[in-house]
Amino acid sequence: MANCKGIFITGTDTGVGKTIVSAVLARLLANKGLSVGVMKPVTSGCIEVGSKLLSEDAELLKWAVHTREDDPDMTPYLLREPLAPSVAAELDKVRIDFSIIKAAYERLAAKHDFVIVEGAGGLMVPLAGGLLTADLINHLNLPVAVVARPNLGTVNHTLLTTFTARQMGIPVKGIIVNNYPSAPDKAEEYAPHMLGSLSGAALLGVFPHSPRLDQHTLVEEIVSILEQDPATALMLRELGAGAASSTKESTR
Ligand SMILES: Nc1ncnc2c1ncn2[C@@H]1O[C@H](COP(=O)(O)OP(=O)(O)OP(=O)(O)O)[C@@H](O)[C@H]1O
Ligand SMILES: C[C@H](N)[C@H](N)CCCCCC(=O)O
Ligand SMILES: [Mg+2]
Repeated sequence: MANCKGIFITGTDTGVGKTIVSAVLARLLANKGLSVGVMKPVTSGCIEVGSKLLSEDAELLKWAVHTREDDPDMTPYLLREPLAPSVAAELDKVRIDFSIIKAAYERLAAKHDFVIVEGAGGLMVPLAGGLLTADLINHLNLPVAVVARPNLGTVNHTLLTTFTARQMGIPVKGIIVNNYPSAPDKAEEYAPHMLGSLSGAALLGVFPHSPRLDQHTLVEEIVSILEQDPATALMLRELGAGAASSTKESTR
């Protein structure tokens, strides 16, 4: 995986915080002066704005990197129904083509120092013709970071994900435990260490739960907390953004 300049953010489930984590990572890198590309290759459950479909995930990622571009490369497939993408695509009479996604990703990678790609749901989500999100990750030749819940049950879900990633030849950069409560229960106290030691993957970070209701404020709050933590720079390097950011710093 020589000098890959992107990371694919997957999760142990839908709703675990892939978008929030992706937006936080994107904003952290943008704050370091990097040109960060963002991509949500397939969005199901889009909202309709007039005659257009909109990916709320992609809109938050674009905001995180201060872009208002309407670049279709960021969202190659926009699907209506909030279902597995393979089903949503069938209902919309759309055929998801990995080569279209790869071409879009490569154009973004050519324009930016680093690209953050958010998957739909988890690793084994069906996209098209029996192909899974894991197959798309391999097609894009990207490593993954796995977003996990902090609560009881996360060990099984996370190890299933990291084990499967390895079985499918996907490099796992590590695990980010998201939505971590300020007053963890016993299971939550043990979870980060257990995930780091049992998964064979690095524990890249623990992102706190933010009580903010507004998504922008929520992301900004988590970013400001993480920017005060010296371990954040190491996390960004582990994700593969370190090379890009150190190059950026050296050319300043
Ligand atoms: N650290 C956090 N603190 C507070 N709320 C959070 C946090 N992370 C995620 N959430 C909330 O949890 C919900 C799900 O998060 P998010 O949309 O990022 O999940 P997802 O994994 O991207 O879901 P999908 O599979 O639909 O893309 C959102 O309402 C989000 O605001
Ligand atoms: C609609 C949702 N927000 C995601 N975009 C798609 C989640 C697909 C999950 C499929 C499954 O694991 O059963
Ligand atoms: Mg999302």
